[in-house]
Amino acid sequence: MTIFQFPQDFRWGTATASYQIEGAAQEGGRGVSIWDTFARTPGKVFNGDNGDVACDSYHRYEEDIALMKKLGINTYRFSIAWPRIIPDGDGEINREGLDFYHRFVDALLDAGIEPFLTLYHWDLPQTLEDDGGWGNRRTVDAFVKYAEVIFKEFSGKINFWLTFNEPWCIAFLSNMLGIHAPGNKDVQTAINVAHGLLVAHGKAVQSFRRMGITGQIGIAPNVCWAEPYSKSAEDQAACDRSIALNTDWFLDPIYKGSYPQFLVDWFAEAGATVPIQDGDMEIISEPIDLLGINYYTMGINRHNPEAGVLQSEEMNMGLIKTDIGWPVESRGLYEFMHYLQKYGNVDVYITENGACINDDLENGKINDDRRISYYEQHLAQIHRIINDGINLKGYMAWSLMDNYEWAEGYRMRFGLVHVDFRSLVRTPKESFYWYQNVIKNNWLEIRN
Ligand SMILES: N=NNCCOCCOc1ccc(-c2cn(C[C@@H]3NC[C@@H](O)[C@H]3O)nn2)cc1
Repeated sequence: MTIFQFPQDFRWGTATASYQIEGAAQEGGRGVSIWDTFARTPGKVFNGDNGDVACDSYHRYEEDIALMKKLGINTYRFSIAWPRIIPDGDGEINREGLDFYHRFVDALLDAGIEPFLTLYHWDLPQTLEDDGGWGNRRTVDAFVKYAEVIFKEFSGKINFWLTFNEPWCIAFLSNMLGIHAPGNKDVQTAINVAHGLLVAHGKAVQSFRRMGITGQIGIAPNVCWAEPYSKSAEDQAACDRSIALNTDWFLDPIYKGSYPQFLVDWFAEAGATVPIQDGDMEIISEPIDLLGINYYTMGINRHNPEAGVLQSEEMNMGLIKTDIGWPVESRGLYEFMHYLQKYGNVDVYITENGACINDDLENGKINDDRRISYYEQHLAQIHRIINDGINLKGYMAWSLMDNYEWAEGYRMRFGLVHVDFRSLVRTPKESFYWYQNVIKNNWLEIRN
């Protein structure tokens, strides 16, 4: 048996997002989001699943918080649904929406749980998408208005703020690959979206500073760590492009005030350019306080001219996979965190990490050993990372409970808590009790 002790002030949490858990999609004055639209578009989401009900956390949040208390977490990452706050995107403020989140945040604080807020977790008001989405500066300005409303309302209650969740997914998964909402398949559109959200991020951070809001603010990129299939320079370059599009494309503008030139040149070859306006890069590079990092898996990639605009093909190496098909390889998290040091030893929180394991109830229990094994491997890497002197300050498991996994609908389950989507009954899985023990001890026991 090996024991890994974590720092006394290490934050232990779980993460969710508004569209994935809330339901009540037509209640409380909420407006339509791009995910309401996308989910109703035939062929886009497995089984045509949508977030109309989801986990019904809009009505059941007190039960959810009771589960968080039982789990023993001290931090809970969630997102606010913009369409509940300003239903048409940039018009009237919906007081009912603000009141809901005040009730929720107050209940978290009463439970001794630190709120860790994501302002934008993919549920853009449809009216703004109809007018060009993130590529239109109207949406940028609308986001700043929305952010300033939330800053003003929750300053003093919330001390950890993220502007955007997984900008690569918002821009490229959703507008180049078309796999997520709104489903565009155009490289230039994706680059316009990426730039728009970066300008919106920078303007929101400037507002945060100007308004004197409490706490720390940052952004949460997702990681796509990749290592070369062969020792060829071509395969390494293919990995560099994959890694950089998820990370450097967003963090270079924020930390360096410029895009990674090798990728700008790569896209120029494909006929796509970044629509930079005067002053944009100064806005985007407004200093931030922290980074959220979302890690699930890594790839072994090779150069393949037929493999999309990046010409980077992920190879099937026969590794153990989770039920969503992602290889289980925790080593990539360690390698990535050292790669991230090029931006300095910035404060980092793992804001998402978890496994899709679709085990179901057996005699009233869910024996999700594979999820426990995944968490053991990744928390052991977290311990290595901290021991190397990297400022990794906390860890939020994705997810508290099974929820709407976007284009996969409800068939893919990431939760520590099982949700029966017919009855909405929550049942803690064996991994819930395993994580509860890690948090209680503040150490990890690895079975040798
Ligand atoms: N990266 N390169 N991919 C190359 C092409 O891949 C094709 C498929 O792409 C992807 C990539 C990434 C994801 C994904 C999902 N989650 C889980 C959510 N995270 C935020 C939270 O809401 C969770 O539900 N994180 N990432 C899905 C599909």
